[in-house]
Amino acid sequence: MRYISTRGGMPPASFSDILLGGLAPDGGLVVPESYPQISTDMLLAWRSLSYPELAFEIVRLFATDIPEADLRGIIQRTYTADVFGSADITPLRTLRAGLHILELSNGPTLAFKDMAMQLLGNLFEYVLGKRNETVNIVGATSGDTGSAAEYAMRGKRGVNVFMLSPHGKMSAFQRAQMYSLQDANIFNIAVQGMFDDAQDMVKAVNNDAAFKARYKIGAVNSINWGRVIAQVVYYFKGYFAATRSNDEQVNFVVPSGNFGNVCAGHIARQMGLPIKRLVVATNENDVLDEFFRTGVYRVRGAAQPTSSPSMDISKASNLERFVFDLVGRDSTKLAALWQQVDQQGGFDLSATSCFGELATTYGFTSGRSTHADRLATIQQVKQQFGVVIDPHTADGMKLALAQPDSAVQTVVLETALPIKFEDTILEAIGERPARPAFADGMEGLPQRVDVMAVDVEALKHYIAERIA
Ligand SMILES: Cc1ncc(COP(=O)(O)O)c(C=O)c1O
Ligand SMILES: N[C@@H](CCOP(=O)(O)O)C(=O)O
Repeated sequence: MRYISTRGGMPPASFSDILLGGLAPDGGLVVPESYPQISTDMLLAWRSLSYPELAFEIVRLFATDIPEADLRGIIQRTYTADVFGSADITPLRTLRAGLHILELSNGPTLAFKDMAMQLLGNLFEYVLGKRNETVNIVGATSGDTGSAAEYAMRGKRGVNVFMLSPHGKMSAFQRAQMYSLQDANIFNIAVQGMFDDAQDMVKAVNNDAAFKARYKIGAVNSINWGRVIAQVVYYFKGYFAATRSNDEQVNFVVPSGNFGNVCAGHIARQMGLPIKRLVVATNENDVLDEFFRTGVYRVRGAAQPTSSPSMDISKASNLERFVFDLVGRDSTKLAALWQQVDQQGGFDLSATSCFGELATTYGFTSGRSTHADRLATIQQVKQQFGVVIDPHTADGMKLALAQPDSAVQTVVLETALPIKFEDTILEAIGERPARPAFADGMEGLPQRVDVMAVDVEALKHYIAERIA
């Protein structure tokens, strides 16, 4: 399997070559030349596999230059009951007939990001070791990617992590998870802006080819293709858990911000997984909902702070990967659209055939939630099913509860545990969510973080100084 850029300006490269990097050299995102196709026989055989076995079968289709025995070992080491709390790794919780939650947040940092980041940490270590190289990861987080990356990379030889987060916008738990880490290879930078500003700074560093090469800059955001394929796996696992036969279809409802999670669902569907609908759930920052309803992609000036803060994103990075497929994998068309994003703040596909294909060919629908919806959904799910869900999962659940199609199993992806957003849970149901023992007193620990303006040169200077 070889990899190209959505914008057409990268010679085909191997998986190991693109694994450590972020953006393609032309500013596009890395995608495979084609998606592997899963036959009915393969789907049948995969139904009974354990999570690590299934992950191996899927990842090996993409990581074709890693010897299979090595890849199997890496994956077996990654997806263990010790790290993810049960041998199931992603248990399916049934709320009522036809409605389920896929638990993705039982890893070390209590959010779905661990599902991919734990694998990425082990893959990085393997590839760096083979090549005798080092990497300096520069990432942006709205709250969960950062801690998942730092927990996956802390103490790893040859890896430094520079993680940008929006100053004062994350929950107290999220801040404590990241900023209380004292490892010498972890650098937390609180940017005086929103997540989009931080992501733009990361992309600007990636677009400076000389700086990137000199300081061996790598990525862990979902601009990194390795992140996305690791997320494809749980769509297959969730499908098998929610159905009895491969003749059935499933709807996945996915709380969305940067479009990484649901992009993995799109890829699973393109590979042949029988997904009927992919439901994109946003909060008040509803750029993606607007796109799927109207065909207009309109980046807002600044994302609005909400009570599902990890989805406070106005420029959905991975949408570029999906739109590449939508325009027939035509990199000239794609590059022109993203030039419009840069120059005019968006594009309009409403009058093109692509608009109809969003729902028909690609199965997408969407919806949005407000703070009041979020509180009401958390209350309703607690009252009806005795389950406390986090505010992001609630944004998805609101749409799932309104789904008319009861013949098709609906699976809501749980993206974080409620303890990460204690204040909102308290506001919704008047009680504090369960807190794991390891997190007792975490918010009181000393924190290590540097505050920075939205200034790319200051970031480059900061990185260069720390590496030297
Ligand atoms: C808890 C939580 N829910 C949902 C999302 C949105 O996922 P994505 O950015 O992959 O669309 C994120 C961040 O990415 C998150 O941290
Ligand atoms: N919600 C994310 C934002 C970054 O998304 P990513 O999937 O591109 O890493 C976060 O919690 O940081």
